[in-house]
Amino acid sequence: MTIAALIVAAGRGVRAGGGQPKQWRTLKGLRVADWTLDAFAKSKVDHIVLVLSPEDHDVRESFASIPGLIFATGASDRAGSVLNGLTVLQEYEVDKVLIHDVARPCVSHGLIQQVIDTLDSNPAAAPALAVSDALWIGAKDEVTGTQDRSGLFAAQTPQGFQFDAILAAHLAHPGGAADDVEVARAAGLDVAIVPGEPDNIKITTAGDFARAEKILGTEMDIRLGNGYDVHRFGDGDFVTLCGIEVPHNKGLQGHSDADVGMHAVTDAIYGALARGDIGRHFPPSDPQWKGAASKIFLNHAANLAKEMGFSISNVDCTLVCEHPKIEPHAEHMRTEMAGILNISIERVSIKATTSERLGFTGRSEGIAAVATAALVKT
Ligand SMILES: Nc1ccn([C@@H]2O[C@H](COP(=O)(O)OP(=O)(O)OP(=O)(O)O)[C@@H](O)[C@H]2O)c(=O)n1
Ligand SMILES: C[C@](O)(CO)[C@H](O)COP(=O)(O)O
Repeated sequence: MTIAALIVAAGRGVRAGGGQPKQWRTLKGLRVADWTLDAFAKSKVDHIVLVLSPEDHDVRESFASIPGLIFATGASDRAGSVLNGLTVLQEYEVDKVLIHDVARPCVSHGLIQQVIDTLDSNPAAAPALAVSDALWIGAKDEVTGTQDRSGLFAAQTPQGFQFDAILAAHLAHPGGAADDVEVARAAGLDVAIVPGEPDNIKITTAGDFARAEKILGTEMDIRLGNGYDVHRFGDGDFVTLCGIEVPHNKGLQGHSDADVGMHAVTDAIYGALARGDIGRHFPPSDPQWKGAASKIFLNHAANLAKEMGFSISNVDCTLVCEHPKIEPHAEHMRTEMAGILNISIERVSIKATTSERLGFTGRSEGIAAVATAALVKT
């Protein structure tokens, strides 16, 4: 199943004003077009085609960061721009295509996916909001009539279609359609309505920029991850837990320093980032990590979070053992972990429990640790 997104961006944005087409104006530091493309680049689409006006060809190179982005040349109206994009996509063996206005930068991943999923059992699917306000007919600043709102919907994009069907529909259409649903219906295709989203606004007039900034500004991207680790006891006279050497009548065995708490927190961060686990980044088969200080691993996970644009909001780790007692060392552990993670100690929790003498921890055969990490996109 090959899915493509077709983003029409060849309009001139006359109603929005501002001296340049609205898709090249900035919203919270990024161009409108960048927000829109980013939403699709992070979704499950295989190809993205961006339809540009011949006047805007010089902006192509500013999209170098989106690998494989395909370009098409726009036409004098929206339908013509869509047809040009579909024509370029013909050589990519596309099954489903989502056609979207570049001027809708607040589109959510959830909505994109819902349109894709609805296409599994429908030839066409598009989002819309049922009209909730009363409708009037007016002329010269005066109400001249009223319109029953029942059964009326305000159309949004992305509008999704089986590729061959919408291409044929556009080729057969005489022109002048407001959107691709109109083209599809003219060709006899049934169109399923997907619940639209109030935040999926189209920037049309000058005031819409402030609305879009507000919507994009309130979007929070929070990731949670969990980690779990176990190390068995062996000979020794201390254990390393959350970066602190705690005197004990046994040691912990492991390829590295066997810091079970730090490993669980490290894995929780990798988990929140969906970037595997410690074993993937530091394979136990690699001799260079023999006896390594686990702060190397935690530091790597924290740096990866930063590179991916996340800050660590908090971590919480529970050590499970009968002995040694953790409480007397917990503050020292929190300070050490906070230092490695470069966050405030208030965001680091280290606690402990016994397992009521049950199981391997209860028999003092080893120590287990569980951890949670919360990351926030900055
Ligand atoms: N010849 C055209 C006209 C419109 N569009 C695209 O169709 C979408 C919806 O159109 P609209 O909001 O009307 O954009 P503009 O045509 O740019 O705005 P205006 O009518 O105010 O000039 C926009 O993403 C726009 O870039 C296009 O690709 N080619
Ligand atoms: C396709 C569309 O976004 C559906 O709401 C809309 O019709 C396109 O914009 P326009 O303002 O009608 O040109």
